Amino acid sequence: MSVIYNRVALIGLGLIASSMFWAMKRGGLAAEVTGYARSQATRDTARRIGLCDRVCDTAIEAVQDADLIVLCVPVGAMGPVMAEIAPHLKPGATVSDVGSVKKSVIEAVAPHIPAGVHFVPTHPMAGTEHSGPESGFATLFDNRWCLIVPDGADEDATARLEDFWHALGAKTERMDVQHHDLVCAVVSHIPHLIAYTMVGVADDLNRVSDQEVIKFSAAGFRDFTRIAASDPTMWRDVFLTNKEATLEILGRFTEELFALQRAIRTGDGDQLFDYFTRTRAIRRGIIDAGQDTAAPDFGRGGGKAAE
Ligand SMILES: NC(=O)c1ccc[n+]([C@@H]2O[C@H](COP(=O)([O-])OP(=O)(O)OC[C@H]3O[C@@H](n4cnc5c(N)ncnc54)[C@H](O)[C@@H]3O)[C@@H](O)[C@H]2O)c1
Ligand SMILES: O=C(O)C(=O)C[C@]1(C(=O)O)C=C[C@@H](O)C=C1
Repeated sequence: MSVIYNRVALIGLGLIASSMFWAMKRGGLAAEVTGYARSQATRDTARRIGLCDRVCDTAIEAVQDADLIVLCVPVGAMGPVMAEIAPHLKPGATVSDVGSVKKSVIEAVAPHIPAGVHFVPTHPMAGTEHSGPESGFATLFDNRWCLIVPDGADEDATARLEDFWHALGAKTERMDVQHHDLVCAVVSHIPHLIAYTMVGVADDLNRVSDQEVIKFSAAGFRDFTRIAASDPTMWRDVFLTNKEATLEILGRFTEELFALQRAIRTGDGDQLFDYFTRTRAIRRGIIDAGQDTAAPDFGRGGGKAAE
């Protein structure tokens, strides 16, 4: 593959940025990748494991002369970061972000975009419960969707960013802002909230049942604990910024839960059976469509190994 952007700057060096870096290295997609993270410890780790060609001590230095700048920080930090780097961007550059919520990010970032600079929001639908600079791997985006939310962005800049995501291994689909936030509330945000809640409930019970809840938990509950181990800052920001859509879906979820609660109380086996049959078919549909990702490769898959 060949260089798509000469210089790429990654702001925030966690799971998504580090996976992007290793995937860029795998494909030779950028001549130079610079990186910046807020904490000295993260920058030190990045330097130690060879994450980024150059780790900078300021965001301003990292974006100097960059053709593509990707904001990979928690959703609530996107606006302040953008305000800081805005005066230092090269005319013609593209700014993008990988935030899990789009409406609030666009509202926070777009007002700071200077004339002559493009802004093309994206959202890779790939991740793990791990975070930080050492958690990334080159194959994270392979065959996964990356949602592109141009929201009126320049067509050439959008098409080039789509080529970039294809070269990172992803499939892309363009989506309207509101629709994005609603879809993600259904397929990602509320499932995380449910997992957090279920593990919290089990933890409460654990105190009265002498470790039994954890001791005897099998695969189902363990899947919940994996999701509930996801980064607290990231997920706090998701719920604070996608309030409308998550409350809407949570309302529907609660209604269904009450219906199932009633079926259990009244002994309505047919209702339970029909419901579970319908949901089982959804799982089978996901597998048939090749969307089920088995255990991901947590090695860096072609990038430099950690020391
Ligand atoms: N984890 C996932 O599954 C996933 C998937 C898709 C998109 N996203 C989105 O991608 C973004 C990054 O998520 P991640 O999983 O890589 O997170 P992460 O916690 O692994 O990394 C975030 C990085 O941003 C840095 N950071 C935090 N605040 C900052 C600030 N103000 N200035 C500079 N750096 C700052 C942190 O130090 C860290 O290096 C988030 O917006 C998240 O919503 C996450
Ligand atoms: O695979 C996981 O562990 C994830 O949580 C990834 C996941 C998701 O919910 O699917 C999490 C947040 C994102 O914004 C996109 C993807």
